[in-house]
Amino acid sequence: MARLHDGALMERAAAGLAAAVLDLLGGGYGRRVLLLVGSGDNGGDGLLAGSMLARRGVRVEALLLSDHAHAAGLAALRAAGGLTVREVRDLHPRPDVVIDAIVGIGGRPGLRPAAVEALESFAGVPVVAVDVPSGVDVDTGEVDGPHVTADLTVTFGTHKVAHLVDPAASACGALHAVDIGLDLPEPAVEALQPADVRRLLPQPALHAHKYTRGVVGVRAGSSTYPGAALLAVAGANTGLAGMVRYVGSEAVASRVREAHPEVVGEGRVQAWVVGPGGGNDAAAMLDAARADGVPLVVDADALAHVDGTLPGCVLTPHAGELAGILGLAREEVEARPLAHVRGAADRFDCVVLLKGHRTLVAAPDGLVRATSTGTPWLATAGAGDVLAGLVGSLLAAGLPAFDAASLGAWVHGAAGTRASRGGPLTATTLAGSIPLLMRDLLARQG
Ligand SMILES: NC(=O)C1=CN([C@@H]2O[C@H](COP(=O)(O)OP(=O)(O)OC[C@H]3O[C@@H](n4cnc5c(N)ncnc54)[C@H](OP(=O)(O)O)[C@@H]3O)[C@@H](O)[C@H]2O)[C@@H](O)CC1
Ligand SMILES: Nc1ncnc2c1ncn2[C@@H]1O[C@H](COP(=O)(O)OP(=O)(O)O)[C@@H](O)[C@H]1O
Ligand SMILES: [K+]
Repeated sequence: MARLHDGALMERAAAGLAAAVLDLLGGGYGRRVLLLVGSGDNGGDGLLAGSMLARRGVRVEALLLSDHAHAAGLAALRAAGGLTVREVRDLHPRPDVVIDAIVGIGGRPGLRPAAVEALESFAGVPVVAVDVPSGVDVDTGEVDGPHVTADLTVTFGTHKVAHLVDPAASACGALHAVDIGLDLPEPAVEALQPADVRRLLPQPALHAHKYTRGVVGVRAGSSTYPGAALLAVAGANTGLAGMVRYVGSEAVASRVREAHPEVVGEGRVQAWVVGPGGGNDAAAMLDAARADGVPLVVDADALAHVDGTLPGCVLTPHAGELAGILGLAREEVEARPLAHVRGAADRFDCVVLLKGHRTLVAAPDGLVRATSTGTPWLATAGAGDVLAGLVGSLLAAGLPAFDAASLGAWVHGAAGTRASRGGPLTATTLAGSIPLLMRDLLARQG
């Protein structure tokens, strides 16, 4: 920010915000916009955008929630014909859009009573949040007390942690980022984009053979849960590694071979997937896989048997499983997923992939990737088994654990969205759509 005059940045931010609001309204003239304005620069963005909207024929009213408001923004709005009031009762009752310019990155979590009252008065009106939904904790994605739930969040310069990490991310609605020309430092949390995925995706070299592409082994399933073996193998057997081995009871192994004739038995592997549907055998599966000294994906029933550290490996718990490992309640993990996934990566000295609506992948050094793909239709039995197999195949193909886990989560989510097309999904169709998704992605390579 030091390189550019403050006013220039705010001008760009406000112009981007005003354009997004005009888009949402489908025009300017005759529309009504209500600004909820706090005391800082976030309020300034709102006021300045309000002045731009007013000049396009929008009727703009600003509710000033603090004794002091951004002076230049206030002057601009008034000069453009916008109205300012201090009480909800003085406002027009039916705006087309509410703009939340209460607080941005400088705010403390929670909302003051006047803001809560104003938001309640206009419940049901679409809300556009300026930079972040006010009230969430911007740097952790945590929520403590009342906060805005937006339909659209227009953010400036870069995404913030609260845009990527739940529970705050779920309060953002659709996200629109406006480039205001900031020179940015390395991020603490990143989200892979399609170009990153294309770059990371392992592709066969010209003279590849199956062993140079990597062999992934799966130790999963039991007489109680044979299906988990089939689904973990389906996730591993999408063509990303050169070969898949399955090791388990003959009863399960014969069903795996029937469903996946390419799959072979015991032998050397470059990575193991351990645990899905393992039941009482999970501890022995984990011991056997560990003895090989190759990277592991530790999932489901095997997670309860993890002790010590597992450098180079990936743990794939959902919130309940992570809570179990850390001795917490599931709600505690769900309220602070970023803190807990980082804590677990540090404690086990390995990559931890915390599954959920916004899957998070943490490395022991604290770097985190948040997954922006996926659909709630993925909340279906066996989807996690497919993910474990997929991440295992990426490990076997030679990717470092952090890349394998975050790439796997991205591809898994995108394949889920592709296969779902807005409707229900089973884990079997999900696995089948993974190669198709990758083909689409590589075809766009240009
Ligand atoms: N950085 C950039 O590159 C750019 C930043 N820009 C914009 O600036 C924004 C940051 O502005 P900022 O720093 O002035 O802080 P901001 O979020 O407006 O709030 C701080 C004030 O709010 C108050 N307050 C605190 N907690 C509260 C609560 N819970 N509920 C109610 N009030 C609360 C507290 O004052 P108090 O009322 O306590 O006196 C405090 O001083 C940023 O998000 C973006 O929109 C763009 O214009 C251009 C480029
Ligand atoms: N609401 C949701 N939105 C997006 N993805 C979800 C949601 N719920 C679950 N998922 C994804 O679906 C998968 C479910 O895995 P898991 O909980 O292990 O189920 P299972 O053990 O039945 O396979 C995970 O990859 C998770 O990220
Ligand atoms: K805001």
